[in-house]
Amino acid sequence: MTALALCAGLPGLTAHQHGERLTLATADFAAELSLAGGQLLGYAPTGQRPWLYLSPQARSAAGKAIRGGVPLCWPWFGAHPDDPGQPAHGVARTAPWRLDDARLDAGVLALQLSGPHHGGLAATLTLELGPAGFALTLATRNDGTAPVRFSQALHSYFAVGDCREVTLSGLEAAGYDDKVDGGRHPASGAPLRFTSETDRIYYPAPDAVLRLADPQWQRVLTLAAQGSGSSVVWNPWVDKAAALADLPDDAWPRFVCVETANAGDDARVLAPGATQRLGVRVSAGAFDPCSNAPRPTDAV
Ligand SMILES: O=P(O)(O)OC[C@H]1O[C@H](O)[C@H](O)[C@@H](O)[C@@H]1O
Repeated sequence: MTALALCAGLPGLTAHQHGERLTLATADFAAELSLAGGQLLGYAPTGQRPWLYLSPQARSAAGKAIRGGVPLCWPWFGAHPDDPGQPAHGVARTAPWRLDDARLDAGVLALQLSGPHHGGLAATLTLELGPAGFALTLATRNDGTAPVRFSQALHSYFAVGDCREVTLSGLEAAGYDDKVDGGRHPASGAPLRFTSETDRIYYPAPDAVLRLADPQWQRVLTLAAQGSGSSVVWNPWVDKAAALADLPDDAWPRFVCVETANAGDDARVLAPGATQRLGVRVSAGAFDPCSNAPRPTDAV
């Protein structure tokens, strides 16, 4: 059955397909998904600002990564560990994915997708989209006979009012590798603010809960990780943004990437027959103007 046919039959769901892109909406939320890359491109509860940033200059051509939403970096994050001829961030974000199943239960749309096989590893993705947020789980199964080392990231572009005003908390106690200065840094003890080009792999305690507080849009996004011991935080700032052909020069303040990952020292070795699940669950709460941080009671 085609992706559209799987979705179109669900009562309460409106589904449209344009090429590789599926738009999906209920009375409670709207989302967009690209089968090229298995990539969630957009999500917002009805009446809310977008939760994910999608570049208006994103390329949708075959073999090109789409800048925005949640590209899947798999089965390596960043440069290939041994072969500089391989594409950055792996093969999943430019591979065709297939929608295998779609269900709408109690207002939550659950989608199952299968993706590429590479080097003995197979990728599947579970997406849950509901009125109060979304969750992604990327599962990697080792179908081969030898252990395989791999790394990965859910490269989430979160839409914000202005990245210079947001605060990311939950990484205060985590040391990090900084790709901008090339150094390894101890924990700062403070929430993260964006004041210049930022490209870091943080190593928080497993399954960290991060909070992205946005005073301009009066909202806090809560990102709860699963199967992760690293978080990549990226914003290209002025010069790098100008060098990216698929991003408007002035778009860098409108997003921050906070990527639930197994990256850097948190790369994993998967035994034959074993499965690793990397997930993030994203929900929203109201902004607290007094503390520039979420109130505990704001959890959805
Ligand atoms: O331009 P891309 O290949 O999509 O990569 C975008 C960014 O992804 C990650 O966040 C990396 O840490 C950055 O070093 C990289 O610049």
